[in-house]
Amino acid sequence: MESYSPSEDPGPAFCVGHHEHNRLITVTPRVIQNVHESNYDMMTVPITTSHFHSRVLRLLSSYLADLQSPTHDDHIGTMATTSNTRPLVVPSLSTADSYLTPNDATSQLVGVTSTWIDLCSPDPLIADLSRQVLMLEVAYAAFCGIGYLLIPGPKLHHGSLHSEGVIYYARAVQDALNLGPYIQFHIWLQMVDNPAAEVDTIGDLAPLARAEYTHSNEGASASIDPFGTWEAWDSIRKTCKYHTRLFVALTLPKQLPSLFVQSRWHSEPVHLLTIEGSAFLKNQKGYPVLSKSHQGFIAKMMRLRTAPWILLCGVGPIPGLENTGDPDTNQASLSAADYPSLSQAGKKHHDPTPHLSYIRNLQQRQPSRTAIERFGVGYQDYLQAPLQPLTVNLESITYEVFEKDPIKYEWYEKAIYKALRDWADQKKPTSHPDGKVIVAVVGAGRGPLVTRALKASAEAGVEIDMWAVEKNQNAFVLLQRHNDTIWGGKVTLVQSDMRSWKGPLVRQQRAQATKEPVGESLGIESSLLHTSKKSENDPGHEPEVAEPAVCYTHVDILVSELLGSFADNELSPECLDGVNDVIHPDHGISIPASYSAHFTPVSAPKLHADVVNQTVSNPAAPETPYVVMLHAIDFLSTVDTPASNESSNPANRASTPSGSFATTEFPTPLVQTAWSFSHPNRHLPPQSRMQSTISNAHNVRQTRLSFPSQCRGVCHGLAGYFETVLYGDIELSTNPVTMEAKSADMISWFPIYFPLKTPLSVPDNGEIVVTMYRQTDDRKVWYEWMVEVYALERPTASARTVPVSYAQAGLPSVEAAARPNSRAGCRRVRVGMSDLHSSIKDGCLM
Ligand SMILES: C[S@@+](CC[C@H](N)C(=O)[O-])C[C@H]1O[C@@H](n2cnc3c(N)ncnc32)[C@H](O)[C@@H]1O
Repeated sequence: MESYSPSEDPGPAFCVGHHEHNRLITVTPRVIQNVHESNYDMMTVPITTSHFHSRVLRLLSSYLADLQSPTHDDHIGTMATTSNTRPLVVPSLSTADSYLTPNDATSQLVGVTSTWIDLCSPDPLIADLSRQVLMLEVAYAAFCGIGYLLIPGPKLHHGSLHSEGVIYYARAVQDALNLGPYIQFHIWLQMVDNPAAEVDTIGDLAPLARAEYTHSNEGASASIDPFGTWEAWDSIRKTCKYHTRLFVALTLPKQLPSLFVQSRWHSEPVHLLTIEGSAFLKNQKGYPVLSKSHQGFIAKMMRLRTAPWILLCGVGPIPGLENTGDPDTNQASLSAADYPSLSQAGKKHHDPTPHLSYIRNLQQRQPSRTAIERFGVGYQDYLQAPLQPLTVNLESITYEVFEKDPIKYEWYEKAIYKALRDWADQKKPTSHPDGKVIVAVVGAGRGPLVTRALKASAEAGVEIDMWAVEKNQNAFVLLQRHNDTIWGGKVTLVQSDMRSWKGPLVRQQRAQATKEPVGESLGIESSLLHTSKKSENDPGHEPEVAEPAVCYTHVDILVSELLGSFADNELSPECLDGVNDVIHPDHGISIPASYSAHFTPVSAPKLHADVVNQTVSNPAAPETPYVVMLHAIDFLSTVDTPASNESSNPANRASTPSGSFATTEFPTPLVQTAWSFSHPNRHLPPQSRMQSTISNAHNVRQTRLSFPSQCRGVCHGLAGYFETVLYGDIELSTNPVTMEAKSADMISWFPIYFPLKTPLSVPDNGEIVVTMYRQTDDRKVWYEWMVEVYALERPTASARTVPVSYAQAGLPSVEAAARPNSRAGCRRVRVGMSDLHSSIKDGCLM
């Protein structure tokens, strides 16, 4: 791997913008120049002015004055919202309604739609008026060439009504997406739903909803809901079918919520992080700084494939662009603490933009990227079809990429070294008449493992007879070249599919040709040297050749690397079955000795959107496992549990400033083992003489695993990993739980992703049950997977007697869950079930 110095890593570039609630200027190229001179990258502009706001309020007021109050329709049991009332129509914009005008600066702006509307209002009049305002603004922004729009998020609380209007909001956003076909829309959301923070200000339409439609607050005591705003976002993007131009703008509060909430937002398409001046702390010198947990979260977000922009809000004006002379400016939103103190003002080098300076400084201090991050640049959350190295010959460049791994080859060398040392120390017999240990690399590629085996032999001081088998005729040319130039002709090369390789051919010693048991003196079993099997394929077969005779013998150490992202998905089991008989039946070993497949359910909205897009041209797309460098995902089942109350728990890890960026780790996933394979297989069933094809039934696997899920979310699919024991305690792992300890910094494999055609909603304190198969028809291998979601219900006194048959009652199936954990006593109610997905069409050919 090429040498790398962290100081050369420029780290992620921060794009920082400035937001002012009421910017009262027309943005021209000159203004943009001013913005850049102040070290900002962009700025926001409101689409409409306070003049427009007043006009709409006047319109509403006169309309309401003429309107008869709505009547209750007893027949349909709802308010008469469909009667022939005269509609209220907002007239189109006039010059005084917007400062925005199309010019060269427009593309550098983020437009902001009005905050005073209420698309979720329970009063249809207010909701419709709000929708009209939004549509006028979006249409004008699109006309002016605005590329990015910020839309204030849905109002979630109306008296005792909660989140009732989110669907209306979502429907309006869907219309907006069609109206502005070149605009990227950002729904501006808080990280958690805090009803107390959702306050109406003067001029807002929300409080103008008519009493007939609103419910009083009596009896309702809404509390903070950590996933409330995320749930609203989920409804919006679902309604908009995971639209590729729909993103989140997330406001970072002064105190961050738990890591569970942070990790959820990390998996969503957050393209803007907005930070209010009031979210900053003050350091000892009085300068604004962010808490360690904010720094950690920002660092994580900045490592995403599309790093979010940062928008500073309420941090004072851009120097030179003060909204002077207008009583309506946002200066009122600044607290006294935001102004320089007298002593600061007296200093010559007073910083007019200390918040921006801090963010720029934070950018400089971003931790350097890890080996895998550098390696995977551009591949984060990018779906790739798994390799099929058995049926497709790999290109040299693909091998070159493998060979950059700083860990894999090192670990293989250690494993071979240890195996050879043990061989010598335990005085194990060898399969070579000369007493050398016979080592074969099967699937040698361009030969890196051969080089490592030779090195391990030299280091261990144990002589080996080295063989390399490769079926890729192109890679074989390179193996021959390496043998001439690097290995000094010490390696016997075999160009063959390993499944038809009969084993190493060795020259017997003269004495052996007379069938004397010399093996004994060499520590080699005589049976090995003198078996006279009939089949040519059988190791131990002794061809009738003139002396000194050559005969097939066994391999002592068979080295292979045929693993895929899900361990067995590149058909390592099937290939190694084909060389099983080549390995010495008593003392022969395989490196790897075993490998296992692991998985866990995940929320992966970006991957889901990509799979949906691919389905247009490829109907099999949602039934294909993909290799992906997973980043923007959230683990739905974790070994940690969230604090019960997000705001009042002082021990909440995320809100506790930690010592470094790296300590802000997201919760640890529960990754479970699906199945495993070990080699050599001492129980390989004999092949039936009745069948022309070889039965592969022994490589079928199936599993059904249950994953408790603590927080509600959406399951888009499964993240798959592998672990392998090379030899003894030398292991490789891509499992996020064990990788650090077993093979940190290994880059050869990205995880695998098994998508779900239709995402499944998961309730709080739910359970996700996955059934998975590894299937074969003796010609190919494929996977099948299905996900069920259960809600766990504590039985109420009246519900303790479960109906005789829920199926008869037409209700979801119910299973009594007698589980040995805190969930014991709950009944499992199935609330969702996926199709049985199958990758049979894209199965791996044997
Ligand atoms: C993942 S690559 C590993 C290459 C090399 N050992 C390394 O670690 O860099 C797997 C190699 O096995 C070869 N291979 C796969 N199946 C094979 C088979 N049945 N017989 C021989 N070679 C095989 C492929 O052509 C490929 O070169």
